[in-house]
Amino acid sequence: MKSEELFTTAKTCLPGGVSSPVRAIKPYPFYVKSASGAVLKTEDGASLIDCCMGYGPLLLGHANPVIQKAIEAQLDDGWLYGTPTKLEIDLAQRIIRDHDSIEMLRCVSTGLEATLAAIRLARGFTGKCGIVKLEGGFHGAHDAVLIAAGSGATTHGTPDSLGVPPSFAAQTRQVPYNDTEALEELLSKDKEIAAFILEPVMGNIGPILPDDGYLAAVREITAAHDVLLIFDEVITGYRLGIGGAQKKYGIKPDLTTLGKITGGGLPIGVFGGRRDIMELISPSGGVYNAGTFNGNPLSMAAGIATNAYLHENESLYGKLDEKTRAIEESLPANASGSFVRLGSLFKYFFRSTAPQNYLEAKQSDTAAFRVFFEKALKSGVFIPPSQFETNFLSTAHDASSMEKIISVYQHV
Ligand SMILES: Cc1ncc(COP(=O)(O)O)c(C=O)c1O
Ligand SMILES: N[C@H](C=O)CCC(=O)O
Repeated sequence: MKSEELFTTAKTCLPGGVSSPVRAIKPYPFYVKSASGAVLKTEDGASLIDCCMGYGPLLLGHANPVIQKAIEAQLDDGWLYGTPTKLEIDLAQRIIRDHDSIEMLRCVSTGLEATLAAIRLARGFTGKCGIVKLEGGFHGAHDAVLIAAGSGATTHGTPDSLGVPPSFAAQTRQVPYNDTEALEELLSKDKEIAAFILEPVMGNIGPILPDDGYLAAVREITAAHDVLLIFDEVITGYRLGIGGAQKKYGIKPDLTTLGKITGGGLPIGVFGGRRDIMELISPSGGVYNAGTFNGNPLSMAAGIATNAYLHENESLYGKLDEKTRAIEESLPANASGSFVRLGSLFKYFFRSTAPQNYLEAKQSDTAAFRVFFEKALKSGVFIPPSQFETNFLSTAHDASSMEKIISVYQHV
C-alpha cells in the first residue's frame, strides 16, 4: 500500500490518521518503511534526506550501528525486569558527571513525564502551586503546560488545549521569552509561584536564541524570589554539546529535564537536580513518581552507548556547527526571511528578522513556509512540516546529503 491509501485506512482507526499531530502533513503524510543514516525510505519508493531526525533524538543518525549493537546486546538479556539494574546507575552517573547542576536524577519514559514530575516536585518542595512558563514553550502534552504551548499545539491552532480544567490552567502563568522585566514584574506581584520552567533555547516554535545575559538574569530573578528554575533541556540536552544549554551559557538551574538524545533514540525522560530537592521523590520523600517502564533496560543501554560515543567523539559538535553554517552561507543574497542556527539546530523563518519570542515567531508567513516545505520535499529533503518546529542535523549528514540540503536552501 502507498502512503495515500495508508492514510485513508489510518483515519479509520487513528484520530486524524496519526499518532502525534505534528505528523499530519497535508494532504497526506508520507509513510516511512525504513531509515538509515540521514535517509528515510518511504512506502512510495522515495528516498528523503531527513532534517527532522525523529524531532531531535537521532543526533547520531538513523539506525546508528554503535547504538544498534548496544540495543541488540541488551535484547539478548531481556528488555524489562521490573527491578533495579546496573544500567540505570551507569546512565545516571554519566548524566550527573555531565551536568554540574544535577546531583540526583530519575529516569522516566518520556520528556512529558520528566517535566510533569519536575513541576510536581517543585510544588512539593516549595509548598506553592503556581508555575510560570514561556509563551510558546512546549514541555510535552500534559495539563500544566498545554497553555500557550508551541509545537503542534501552535501549528494546529490549539495552544490552549480543551480538557484542561480552568482551575488547573489558572495555576500556569506565562511570560514572553527574552523579557526579564515581565518575569520580574510577575514574580514581584505573585508570591505563589513554585517554579519557572523554560526551554533555555526555545525549540518548539523554531529555534529562538536567548539574548545576551537573558538566562543569567532569569537565574538571578528566580533565586531572588525563591522560585525554582527548571531548565527543560529535552531538546538542547546533548544537542548543544555535552552539558547542554546550561553548560554553554554557564547557568545552574535547580532542576533539569532531559529526553530525546539522552536515550539514544529510544523513549526516555530524565528529571534531576539539587540533592535536597530530589530527595523529596518517593520513596525517599513524599512526592510520588513511578512507572513500569522507568529506567527501562533498552533505553538505558542505548543512552549509555550514546553517552560513551559523544565523550569519545566530542569534536562532532564543531563539525555539526560547520554544517548549519554552510546552509546559512548558501542562502541567496535576496532572501527575505531570516535564518537562525545554533550548532546542529536551524530554521529559516519567513519573517524579515529573527524572532525574539513567540509573538514574533507567529508573525512568520506560514503560507510561504508551506510552499517551501513542499518544494523541499519534491527535491528529496524532508524538513519538519511546520514553521514552528526546529530542523535537526546529525552526524550522518554526509557531504552528499548536505549538498542536497544546500541546493534546497539556495532557492528559498
Ligand atoms: C522541550 C521539550 N520538552 C518536553 C518534550 C516532551 O517530550 P516527549 O515527546 O518525549 O514527551 C518535548 C518534545 O516533545 C520538548 O521538545
Ligand atoms: N516538537 C515536538 C517535540 O519536540 C515534536 C514531537 C511531537 O509532538 O510528536
